Amino acid sequence: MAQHADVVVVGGGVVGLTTAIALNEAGLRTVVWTAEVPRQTTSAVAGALLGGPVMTEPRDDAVRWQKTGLEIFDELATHPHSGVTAARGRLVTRMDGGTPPWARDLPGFAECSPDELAGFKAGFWITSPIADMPCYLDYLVDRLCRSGGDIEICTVASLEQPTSHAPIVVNCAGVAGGTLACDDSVTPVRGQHVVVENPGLTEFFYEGGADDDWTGFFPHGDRVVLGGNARKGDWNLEPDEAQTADILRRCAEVEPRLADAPVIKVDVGLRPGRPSIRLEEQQVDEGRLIHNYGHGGVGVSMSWGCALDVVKLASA
Ligand SMILES: Cc1cc2nc3c(=O)[nH]c(=O)nc-3n(C[C@H](O)[C@H](O)[C@H](O)COP(=O)(O)OP(=O)(O)OC[C@H]3O[C@@H](n4cnc5c(N)ncnc54)[C@H](O)[C@@H]3O)c2cc1C
Repeated sequence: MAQHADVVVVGGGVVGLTTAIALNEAGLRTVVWTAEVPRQTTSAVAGALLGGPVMTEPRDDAVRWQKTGLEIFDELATHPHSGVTAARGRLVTRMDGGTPPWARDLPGFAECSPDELAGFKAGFWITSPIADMPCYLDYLVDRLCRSGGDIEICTVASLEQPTSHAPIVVNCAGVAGGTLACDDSVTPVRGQHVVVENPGLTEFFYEGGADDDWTGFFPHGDRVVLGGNARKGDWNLEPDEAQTADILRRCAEVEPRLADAPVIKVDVGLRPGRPSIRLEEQQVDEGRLIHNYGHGGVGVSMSWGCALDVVKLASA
């Protein structure tokens, strides 16, 4: 098993890898223990939009975490192999109320013309970094190894298990983080995406404020990730054919070039739903335990801000 380290991070999704990088880069030798390789995690499924409105609790911290993240993602977008790019795209809604006042402060804001609304009630353009997640996770693994960290494939039965290998354990186990911490406020929020060959799109599209089903697409080079849905309490990781057809139909209504795009694959992930992100140290008898889980539908955008707060806790 693992060599002795300062910290064991449990979880090799975007939250665990980013946390481990931040700890290593701050001088704490950190290893990641993960049940799945990063490309098989929920994190690999995300679209992933990194800017836009913050609807997460704890709200003040979430605003700060997103701001920290955006500064880092904007910088990563200048690296050719990070998987992060700066993109222009539309945020739309089917809800009443028009364009919210905060939207005008977003980078690249411009109201959509009636044609650009594609049948939605309101919408506007912004510029935001987006991440091609399989590629971004490869970048994180490489950066983790370059910073002196390591990854081991193993499933822990409890958060006490790693304490014999390191004095500090960080719980970044996503939806399983709740089970490991005996926290029954964590719920899976199942999401399905369809990945198609890119018919030439460069701009993203995302419907905010929808409950179960939303329409959106994110171009990443020769692929486009189409979405999507959010089903609370559903643990099923099998793709659903009816949902695939529905996603393809809704996206093609907005962007007709997607109608005949060949499907590459269908991905399913379980967002770690929780009323509020849990980032805190818990008093335990053995060693030190820090939690960093429950990021719901915004784990990628929150990942850097949360990781740097874990460094502060671990260094205290
Ligand atoms: C369809 C969809 C679209 C999304 N779009 C966006 C978006 O646009 N922007 C955004 O910011 N977010 C988005 N998200 C949300 C984002 O994907 C999640 O918030 C994020 O991936 C959570 O990361 P995580 O590292 O906490 O969890 P995960 O990626 O689930 O990783 C959990 C890790 O813990 C490991 N693990 C679990 N149990 C154990 C154990 N017992 N022992 C060892 N290891 C264990 C797993 O193997 C895995 O490595 C989306 C999610 C979905 C499903």
